[in-house]
Amino acid sequence: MASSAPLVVRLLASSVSVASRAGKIVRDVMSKGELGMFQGKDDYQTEADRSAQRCIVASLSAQYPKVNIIGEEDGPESESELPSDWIISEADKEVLSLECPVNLHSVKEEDIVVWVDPLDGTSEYTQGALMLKRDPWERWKMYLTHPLISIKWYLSLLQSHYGFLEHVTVLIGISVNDKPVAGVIHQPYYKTMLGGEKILGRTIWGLQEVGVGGFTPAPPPDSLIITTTRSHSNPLVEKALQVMNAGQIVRVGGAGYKVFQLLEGKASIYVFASSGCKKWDTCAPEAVLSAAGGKLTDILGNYYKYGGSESRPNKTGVLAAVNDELHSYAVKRIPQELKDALSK
Ligand SMILES: Nc1ncnc2c1ncn2[C@@H]1O[C@H](COP(=O)(O)O)[C@@H](O)[C@H]1OP(=O)(O)O
Ligand SMILES: [Mg+2]
Repeated sequence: MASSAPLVVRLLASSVSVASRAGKIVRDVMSKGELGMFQGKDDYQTEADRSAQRCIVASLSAQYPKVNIIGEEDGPESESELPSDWIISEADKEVLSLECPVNLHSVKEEDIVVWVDPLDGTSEYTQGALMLKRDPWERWKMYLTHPLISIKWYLSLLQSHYGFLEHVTVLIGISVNDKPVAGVIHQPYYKTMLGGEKILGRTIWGLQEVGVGGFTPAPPPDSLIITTTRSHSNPLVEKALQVMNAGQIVRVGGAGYKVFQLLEGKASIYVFASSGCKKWDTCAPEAVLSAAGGKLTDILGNYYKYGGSESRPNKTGVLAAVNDELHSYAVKRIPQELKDALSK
């Protein structure tokens, strides 16, 4: 890729292109019908997680060999050769033409850590798959053999399972000197119509001091709406939600998708008072959200550090908001005993 753009801008442009290819891999694995699930160190992983990560890591390290790339997947190294169309050397033209912030002009590859979550929202991906796997006759048989289930209820169940796939994202976060400065969130199952044709997938990027692209953020909702986990709740998570005094709580999967909720005006605060998220879950979301004027920290209001030697778990939870004012509102509402319980 011949471009004279500064390194961070080139790396962001490459990440936009590779995230979209990884998203296609995620969809292709689902269409084949065999997810190849196995238990990883912390959670379930699938063939889609592994393949998408191989595509991202191989593509970026071929072009930026000294950048430290840390991915979520910890499965056995695959012996099989990478398909040649998984190695992406293209770079997004719009991003390449961005003005690089002055403080990032002289960043070198050695200063950068890239955090990759090839498939954020694994629970939602596997639950979405469960429904898609049934052939239409199987689905109707399920309805017919359950006469107590109304058609309306069954259709809404079907809809909600399909809907889970929208929660899945591919995350590539770029950090410099511990701080997320740029990031990409790709949503493989987002649907748009273009000239009567269905287009799958959208990609949003953020760059410090420049802003976000690939999408136009919407203003926050008038009332206080909180977004939180739908698959990893516990009493501490629920306690933190209670104290927010919100008009509505929206439970969705994935850290990337929750940041979409914030940027689309569907929620204004993201609260997760638990330790399950890792650096690869929050690096890209933090970069994109802060480029849009928001803020992502732990539950105590402290920023996480994203250096290569930092521990992977975000032990003290996640608290994010569309602006500083709502962020400090949320930090103030978290009771000290909850902060203490998470800091232990
Ligand atoms: N207890 C947990 N165990 C494993 N992963 C978790 C846990 N809690 C959160 N995560 C990761 O953080 C993301 C956001 O959390 P949630 O969806 O619960 O809000 C999840 O999609 C999951 O990432 P992943 O799906 O990539 O494994
Ligand atoms: Mg994740």
